[in-house]
Amino acid sequence: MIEAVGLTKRYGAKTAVYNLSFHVRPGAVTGFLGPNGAGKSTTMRMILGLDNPTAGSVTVGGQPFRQTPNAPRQVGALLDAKAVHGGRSARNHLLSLAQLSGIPARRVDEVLGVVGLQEVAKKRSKGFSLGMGQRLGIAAALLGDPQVLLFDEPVNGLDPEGILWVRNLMKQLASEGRTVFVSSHLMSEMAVTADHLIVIGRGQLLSDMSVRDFISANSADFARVRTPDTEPQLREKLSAALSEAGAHVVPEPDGGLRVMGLPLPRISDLAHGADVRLWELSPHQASLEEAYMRMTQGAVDYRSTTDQKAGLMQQPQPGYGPPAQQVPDVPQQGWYAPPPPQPGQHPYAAPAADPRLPAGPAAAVPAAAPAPADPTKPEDPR
Ligand SMILES: Nc1ncnc2c1ncn2[C@@H]1O[C@H](COP(=O)(O)OP(=O)(O)OP(=O)(O)O)[C@@H](O)[C@H]1O
Repeated sequence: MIEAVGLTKRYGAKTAVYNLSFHVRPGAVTGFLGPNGAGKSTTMRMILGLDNPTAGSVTVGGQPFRQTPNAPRQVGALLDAKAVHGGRSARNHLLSLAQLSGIPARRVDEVLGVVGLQEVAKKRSKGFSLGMGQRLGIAAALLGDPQVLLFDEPVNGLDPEGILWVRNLMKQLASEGRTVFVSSHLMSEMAVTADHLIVIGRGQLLSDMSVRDFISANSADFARVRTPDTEPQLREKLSAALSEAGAHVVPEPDGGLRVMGLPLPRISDLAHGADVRLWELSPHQASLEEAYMRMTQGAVDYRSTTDQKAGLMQQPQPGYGPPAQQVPDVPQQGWYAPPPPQPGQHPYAAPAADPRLPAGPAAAVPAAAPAPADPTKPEDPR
């Protein structure tokens, strides 16, 4: 269990994390999401005692990380896969970590097997591809067979087979009762890997709920209706009947209609009443990616001007814009997480107006690049 209470981190004038409180429970994969610069890595560093909170606290298994006895055997982490001595072989890198924590050498060979690096165990890691480096970082996290695991972007650079492997590994670790906390920008992957999500934006908690609840709370479900392609007048007729009944109807490029604000049986009845045959009437729910984009679009610091000019940041369809709350002057928790649907509220209701929330000032700190290893030198014996 990881428990953060009022966690805040300031770097000079920059508030990277503000008043963050959450629990990460054992036995589940908890995804940690947020736009670039949201504060995910800073939070993970504070969990691991690598950064001190300016205010608040965070514990792992009930204790601050630095006071955890034999911490590497309790908590494993992949924060930066490049933070490896490139002159060492994969095996020697893991051996040196194992020796520091009193972990037997046979465990090194075990984890090399788990991550699939046994064939290259004696090769210097500076020649590793991005994906191999990630596997080595995951091996280091698993070394102490810890109950709590943190992974910052573990699928970065992995090929599809590697991504699938990480997905299954995370699920397996959670099924063994471990606490698995994993950050990622790959929504499609999070949708199939995580059970629970903690979402932050500009250092503040936006959402803390199951993946399923997150999608329903942040998406406007709709119905798709298609009338016979050969009779366009039927589409017009149906569209008019649905609009008259209070639906919001948006034509789709393939000739279908997207209908918000009416449940499926009502749409069917109205079509029948208007004497319109249907070729399709289907319920649709947003993907995790759509729900995430909707929730976080007011908290994105870095957005390409060309994307905006080219219209790549689509204006949301009605029901797909950010919720209508204002950005407060004073930071406040969960300020634009819309409430989940109320009991009895039908699932096809389109939310109200959707003005874009203003983006805040961007502030970036360049990441420190690791010093390149000299490939001409032999493997460092340390
Ligand atoms: N050492 C530091 N000094 C000053 N500012 C920092 C420092 N570390 C992080 N920040 C700032 O804190 C904010 C949060 O950064 P952080 O790296 O935690 O975000 P993130 O959610 O992990 O982003 P990404 O998804 O891009 O990895 C950013 O604005 C960043 O520039």
